[in-house]
Amino acid sequence: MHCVIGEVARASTFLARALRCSTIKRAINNGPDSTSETIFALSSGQGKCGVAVIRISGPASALALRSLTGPRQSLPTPRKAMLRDLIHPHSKEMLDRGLVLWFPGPHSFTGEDSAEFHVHGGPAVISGVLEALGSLPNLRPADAGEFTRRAFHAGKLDLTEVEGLGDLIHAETEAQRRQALRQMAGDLGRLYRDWSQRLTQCLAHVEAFIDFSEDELMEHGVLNQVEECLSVLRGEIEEHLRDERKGERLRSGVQVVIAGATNAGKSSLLNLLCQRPAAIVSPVAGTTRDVVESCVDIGGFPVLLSDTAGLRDTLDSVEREGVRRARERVQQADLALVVVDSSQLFQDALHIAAALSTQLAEVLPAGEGPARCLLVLNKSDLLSEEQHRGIMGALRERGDLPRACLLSCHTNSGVNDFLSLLKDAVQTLCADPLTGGPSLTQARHRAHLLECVRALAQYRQYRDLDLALAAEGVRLALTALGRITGRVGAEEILDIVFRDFCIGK
Ligand SMILES: Nc1nc2c(ncn2[C@@H]2O[C@H](COP(=O)(O)OP(=O)(O)OP(=O)(O)O)[C@@H](O)[C@H]2O)c(=O)[nH]1
Ligand SMILES: [K+]
Ligand SMILES: [Mg+2]
Repeated sequence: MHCVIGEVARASTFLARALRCSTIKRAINNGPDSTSETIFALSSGQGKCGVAVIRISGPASALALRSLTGPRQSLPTPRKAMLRDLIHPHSKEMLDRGLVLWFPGPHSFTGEDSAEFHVHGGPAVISGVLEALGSLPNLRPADAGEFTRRAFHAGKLDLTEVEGLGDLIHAETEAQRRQALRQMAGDLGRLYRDWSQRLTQCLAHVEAFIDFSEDELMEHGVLNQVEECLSVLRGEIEEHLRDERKGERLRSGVQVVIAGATNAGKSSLLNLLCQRPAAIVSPVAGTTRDVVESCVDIGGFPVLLSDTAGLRDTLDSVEREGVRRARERVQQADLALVVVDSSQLFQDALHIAAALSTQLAEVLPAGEGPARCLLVLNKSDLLSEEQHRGIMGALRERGDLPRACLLSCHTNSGVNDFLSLLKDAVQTLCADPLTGGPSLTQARHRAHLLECVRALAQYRQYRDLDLALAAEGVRLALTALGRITGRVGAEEILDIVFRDFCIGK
């Protein structure tokens, strides 16, 4: 009995000490206490490769490095690659000969002591080194995104930079890479921090005014300055929000739908653009029913293409559902490619223009102008010379028709012109990552910015009635901005931000 009480007492002192320790650590790191553990992971891709990179971070990194390279070896010069034999710490068997790097904290990606092994990328080598690391005390495999999480807690990156890093890893096109790189380099974070600093200054002035104006220590002009500053700031935030979601679109891909009458050659166009037989092509009208999707890179911009069922009235219930889905897609899309079988058109320009307008009206939702679509006149290989001339005339004369091009999915004639037209259209729908201010890239940022604008409205609403309540509006606006960069309420947002991170990053 005595013994049990003794244990309980010991356990509780231990617990208290541990708690105290972790509270202190937490205060230092400004984040959860995960730093006592040392983590490791394969940071390069899975599967056979020339070189694989295995990363370690945490206080036991130096020990791990020594354990695998032999205790008699000194630690490598910081940040310099050194060739070493890698030996299993228990079996003493040689695992590989590779490069090791030592990054003592705080000058490392995570801010902690870290190390890297660059080994031959065979599965047995990789699993041998991982197993050897796992056999060491205080080392455990890293969770997805855990290295970056530690870098965030060490203040190496703000949340927008973390998101930029995540986007860079997922970037599939050139423009996406540029946008992600800019965000990772801190452009967006700097913009939001600048706004935060200006808001903080305004708040300080308002609070000083509340505290000291009765003692005649503050001039009334201070509030006018605050008013001016907040109104400029609000203008900048609203301008940033008024981006037609171009940055978000570049990040997640432009939605382009291929639509039109049956047998116009929609599926043929999809296959041509994605360079593979993604959809079934046949002379049978009503071949496509489901929406067929494919991701393509159009001149450096990401495009999610969807081929849809040909639009016609039909008694077939399955095809009718296909037509309903096609119309739904057209409504949701950023851009519609309206495909027309040009060989079915008349010969004279007037009739052609009228027929094209009818087909457009058939595809686009009522009231929708031609701005959001491109007209694709397919099967040019089947045209007579008169038809060809008539079509060109109709396109020249009718300025109200959307941008159009004549092509053949069979001979590929006209395809290059179509691609440059498509690239222009996609480019105008996306942010330009090379010029102008950094783009808004995430719905999460948009939500917090809207919150910020709403809170600033509270200032305007109450400034003449109750200055304390008005100041609360500025404080809320600051909180909303702080949530974007992770300065405020990071833990609840972190799990969402790190959801898409891979292990080893
Ligand atoms: N001559 C010629 N035939 C084409 C061209 N493009 C497509 N076709 C043919 O037109 C027919 C219909 O092509 P699809 O690509 O299946 O047409 P679709 O619009 O997807 O048809 P649905 O899915 O049934 O609405 C097929 O026999 C194609 O080979 C073209 O440029 N020239
Ligand atoms: K067809
Ligand atoms: Mg089809």
